[in-house]
Amino acid sequence: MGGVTTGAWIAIAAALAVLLVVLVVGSLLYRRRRISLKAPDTPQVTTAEKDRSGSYRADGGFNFSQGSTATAPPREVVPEPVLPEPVPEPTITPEPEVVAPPEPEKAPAPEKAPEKEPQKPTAPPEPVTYEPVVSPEVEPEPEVAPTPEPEPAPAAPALDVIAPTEGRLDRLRGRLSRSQSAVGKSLLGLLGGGDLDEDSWEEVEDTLLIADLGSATTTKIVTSLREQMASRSVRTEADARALLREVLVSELRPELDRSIRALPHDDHPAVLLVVGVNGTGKTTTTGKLARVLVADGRRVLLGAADTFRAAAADQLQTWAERVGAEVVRGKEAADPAAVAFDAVAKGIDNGVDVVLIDTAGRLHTKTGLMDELGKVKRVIEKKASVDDVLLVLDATIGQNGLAQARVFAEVVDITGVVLTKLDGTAKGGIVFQVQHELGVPVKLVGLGEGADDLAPFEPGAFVDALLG
Ligand SMILES: Nc1nc2c(ncn2[C@@H]2O[C@H](COP(=O)(O)OP(=O)(O)OP(=O)(O)O)[C@@H](O)[C@H]2O)c(=O)[nH]1
Repeated sequence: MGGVTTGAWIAIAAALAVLLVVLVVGSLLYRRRRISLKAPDTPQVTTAEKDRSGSYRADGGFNFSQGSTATAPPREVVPEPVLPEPVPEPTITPEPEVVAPPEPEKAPAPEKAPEKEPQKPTAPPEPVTYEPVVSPEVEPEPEVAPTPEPEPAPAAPALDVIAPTEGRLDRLRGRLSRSQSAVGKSLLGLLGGGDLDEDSWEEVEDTLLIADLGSATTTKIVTSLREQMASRSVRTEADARALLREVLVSELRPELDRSIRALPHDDHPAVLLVVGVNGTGKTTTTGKLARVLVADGRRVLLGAADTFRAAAADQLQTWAERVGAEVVRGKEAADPAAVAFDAVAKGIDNGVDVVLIDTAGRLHTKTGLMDELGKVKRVIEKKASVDDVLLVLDATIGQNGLAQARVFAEVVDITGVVLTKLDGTAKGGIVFQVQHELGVPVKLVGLGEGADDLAPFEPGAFVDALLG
């Protein structure tokens, strides 16, 4: 009996040992699985946070750069008053009102639109901090007491989906079809036949002039084409296309810097002034540009310094609300310089990346314009340097547009041109003339009334669109 009992005990001990081993191994495996499940949750740094310095190129065309630091603003020495509404200059009577954005939780932007600010509390004027806040997707720890309901966000209007910023000029090339028939098809038809007689050369010249290339550019292009045709054999339409492309692209000076100087500086936002005669598409262009910047993860503030027409500020506010940008606007007929000043000040306080100022362009008298624009620029520069001055020109008004451009160029240092309404004209050649006359690159082109019908200007893609 005693022997049997010992055997039984040994068997029981062995069984217990096996059970223990199974429990230990099982527990280890279970813990390993838990750890591996949690692992992917950890990284939480958004690309937007990493993307705050250095120059970058938005995918496929819109090219942004930082304005020269050589013209860095004289930092204001006046201590910041604690008063709610700082008055920039005694002569100015501003009362600008800041319209808070409908909470920029970024549009479900295409591709890489980063969420720069996850959720802002309702208290408005707090500057945004970029601390890696635990996002709502992170698994809550079971032991932690349930946190109070996140306060319901104010009913924000739905934000727009912004069309991809890449390949815009290619996608919108069909909009140049009127110029394509007038310039591209005619020229290819004439040159494709090989040797040209004098009448045909005259026709080439007329085609270029009618398409608004201007006499100086036309003469240069015709001379260059004649030389090239004489020195190399052009027999087919393909040969003619290659030659034309080469000559036209080179005339558009592809080496010019067409980047939009919209990258922020270390301690203040980039500031862009949008100028031009009313009706050319200034406000629309400012709104379209804001969308491009928002799509690329920038925080944008729009300043409605076109206080001449009340509807212009409403229009700009609507553009801003559609993409969650901030707006600073003044009362009707407020001093544009005061509104511009306040917009830049607010942009600095709120830590935005770019401030875009839409100005009024009443071309009543040159002195009036000079006074107004000069003052806007001067007053802004008490706070920050102006990085880019974009002149908006309506491509459909040809020579009149050039006359306007000359006046603006005398009044303010233009650093880039936006040619709007190129979709509505057969005279796409105005691009050549504007650059030639002003010596300033065309940086952007407007190709329709749609919110995303703005494209970066690229000489090669533009000429390809003209030649079809
Ligand atoms: N077809 C076409 N229309 C455009 C383009 N850009 C602007 N527009 C239209 O031009 C008109 C005038 O545009 P606005 O942006 O109001 O012009 P503005 O220069 O700001 O003029 P004010 O608002 O009076 O200061 C609007 O109907 C726009 O939709 C473009 O590239 N193509």
